[in-house]
This record gives sequence, C-alpha cells and structure tokens, in this order.
Amino acid sequence: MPARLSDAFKSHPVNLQLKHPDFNSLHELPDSYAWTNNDDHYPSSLSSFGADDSVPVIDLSEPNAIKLTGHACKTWGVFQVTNHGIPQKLLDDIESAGKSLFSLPVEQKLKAARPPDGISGYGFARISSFFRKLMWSEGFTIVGSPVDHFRQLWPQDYEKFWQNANFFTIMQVAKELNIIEEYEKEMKRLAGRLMWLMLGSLGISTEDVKWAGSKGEFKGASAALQLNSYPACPEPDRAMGLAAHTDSTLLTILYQNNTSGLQVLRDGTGWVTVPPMPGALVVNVGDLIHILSNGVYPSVLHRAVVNRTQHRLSIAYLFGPPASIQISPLSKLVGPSHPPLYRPITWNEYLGTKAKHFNKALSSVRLCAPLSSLADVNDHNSVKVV
Ligand SMILES: C=C1C[C@]23C[C@H]1CC[C@H]2[C@@]12CCC[C@@](C)(C(=O)O1)[C@H]2[C@@H]3C(=O)O
Ligand SMILES: O=C(O)CCC(=O)C(=O)O
Ligand SMILES: [Fe+2]
Repeated sequence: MPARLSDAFKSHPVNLQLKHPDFNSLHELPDSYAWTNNDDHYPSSLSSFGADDSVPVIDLSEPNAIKLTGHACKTWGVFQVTNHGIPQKLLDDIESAGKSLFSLPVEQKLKAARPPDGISGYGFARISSFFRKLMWSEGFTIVGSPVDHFRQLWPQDYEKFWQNANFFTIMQVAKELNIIEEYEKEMKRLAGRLMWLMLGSLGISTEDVKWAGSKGEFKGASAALQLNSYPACPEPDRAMGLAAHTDSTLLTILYQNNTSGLQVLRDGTGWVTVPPMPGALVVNVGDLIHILSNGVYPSVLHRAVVNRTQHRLSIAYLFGPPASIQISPLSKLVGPSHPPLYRPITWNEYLGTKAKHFNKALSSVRLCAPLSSLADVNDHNSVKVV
C-alpha cells in the first residue's frame, strides 16, 4: 500500500505534551513565552518600513498572470492573489468555523490533541520542539475528510454527540464539517491552477510532470489544512506567534483574517509584513517547489507575530504531491551547466527530514555542498540571510 501523508511522522514522533494554557486567562507574559533574539534561528528585529518594497499582488484574471507569477516566485517566494475564484462567502464561513473550533473549552480541545507520531489534531506547531520558548499560538491540523476527523479526534464523544445533541447543534456541526470539506475542495482546485502558473512560467508542461495526471489536474495530490489562532497578547514585542520557517510543501495558500501578523524575510531588507487584503489569498513557495525548480524558485522564510488587542486567525492549505512520489529537480531544468542540486525525495520522507533537522532539512537533501565563493543565496539553510 502506498504511504499516506498521515503516516509521515510515524518514525519521527515529537513529544509536545505540554499543557496548553488558556491564553485568555494570562494577563502577563509567562517567562516560558518570552523570546529574546537568541531564541530564534533568524534575526528577529529587522523590520522593514520601505513603502516600495511590498509583496506582489497578482490578479489571476490578467493575461500576463503567468509571467507575474514567475517573477514573484523568483524574487519574493510569496505573493497575494486576487480574482482567484474562491467565493467570499466560503472565506467568511471558514473563518467562522475556525473561530468556533478555537473557542471550545481547553479541555475539549485537548481531547483532540495531536499524538506524538501523528499529523492531525490540536496543539503547538510541530516545529516547537526546536525552540526553548513557547509560541503564542494554537493550531488544528486536518488531513483528509473532516468527518473522519471528528470521529477520530473525539471518539468518546462522537456517538454520544449524535445521540444526544439537539437539532440545532447537529445542524451547526454538520454545516461546519461541510464548510471544511468544501474549502479543501476549492483550495485543491486553486492549488492546481497555481502550480501550472508557477511551472508554466518555467517552461514546464503537463507532459513533464507525470504524477500531475494526464490533464495536469493533480488528482493524487495530498494536502493538510492548518488552522492557526493567535490570541491577543499582553506583551507582543517579547512574544512569537509562529517562529520563522519555510513550509515543507509545494506551495501553501494562506487565508488571514483582517489582522496583520504574517511577515516574510527579504534579502537586504529584513522582515516585511504581508498586509491582509480583503478577499485576497497569500501564496508561499514551499521547499518542494524549491527542489523541483532546482533552486530557481526558492522557498520563503516567514513567521507570524502577535499583537496586543486583536485575535488573529489564519488558515493554511499545505499542498504537496502524492505522499510516496519521488520529487527531484525537473529534467528540463537540469543539464551540463545546471547540475541537479537536490536528490530525489518523497513528501513523507521530506516531512520526516524536517521533523529531524528543521531548518537544515533542505541542505540535508542537497547533492553538492555549495563552494563558499559560490554560496547559494537561495538556500536559507546554508547561508544566514541578514
Ligand atoms: C504537511 C505538513 C506541513 C507542516 C507539517 C505537516 C502538517 C502541519 C504543517 C505545519 C503548519 C504550521 C507550520 C509548520 C512548520 C508546522 O510546524 O506544522 C508546518 C509544517 C511544515 O511545513 O513543515
Ligand atoms: O499565520 C500565518 O500567517 C502563518 C501560518 C504559517 O506559516 C503556516 O501555517 O505554515
Ligand atoms: Fe508556514
């Protein structure tokens, strides 16, 4: 049987069974949440106010969207998209569904805690184990059908729930499960479209990517939905919502509510805020596009900061290939003058590598170490970007 995404961490369990706090009851920042510059692997304070250095916004209905996408991937690794075809109603609905999940009592959420060797469930971000300090956030990871999740995450409650709940509650939960399902379906379609804008701009066509299917529809693709909640924080300048990382995906589509917090690290500039734009979605280049493109489209280092007054919510659709397909630099992009820089690796194997090496994961699959004089500035893991 081919490997499934949900098995990715079976051989790399991570123990994060720390009790999650009730953030709303904390009126000052506990020491365990107070970050200093030394606690992050990357510079934390450099903030950019440059008005002309802002993340590209691409209107997907424009005829030159493909060119703009290629340029954004090469120079930023992140862009926002408008006219993407996801109905505003669905974005509003998924935001409400996310809010209602996070507003459950802590004990209820902890019943759905992600097991150490699992991918799905409630808890701190997986990468938390690489830091001495805790992040000011909580998350739900959903892989596959939300109905199966409901059953798996709250097994004791599942049968009882359908037997005892009143009509209104049942309708409410059914509606939320439906919204998550619909959101996953729409995101998958958009992810496929974005993949072809990215690959197309590199001169790659559907025949070049066998696992994309004959119509390039990425039928066997896998994905995870990550709901992130960042409660208002009494001392935002000393806290970290989600520490700097690149996504272990092909690409990530992120919806953020109207509160800013997402920042990307830009060479020579520092941390640049990706401002929330009503109706727009953020697209990140992940490590697997970095590999497929042989480093031409570098994955983007990003993080989430928090604020004093507003609760922030983000929903990331983490899109990847079928879990057991080998990903390697596309043959059209390699040749005598462009040797392949990365060895073939499956998504599951890469997730395991990330669980083990975190920000050294990409360089650990690199074939030839860059000479210091030819340092690959696109590889965050070999060169510190300051
Ligand atoms: C498919 C994925 C991608 C994961 C692991 C697994 C499920 C959850 C994803 C995230 C979501 C939050 C940031 C991150 C860094 C984390 O800690 O969990 C992501 C990670 C990755 O991109 O590496
Ligand atoms: O909350 C955000 O803006 C970032 C979330 C993120 O980076 C992730 O879920 O991978
Ligand atoms: Fe991310």
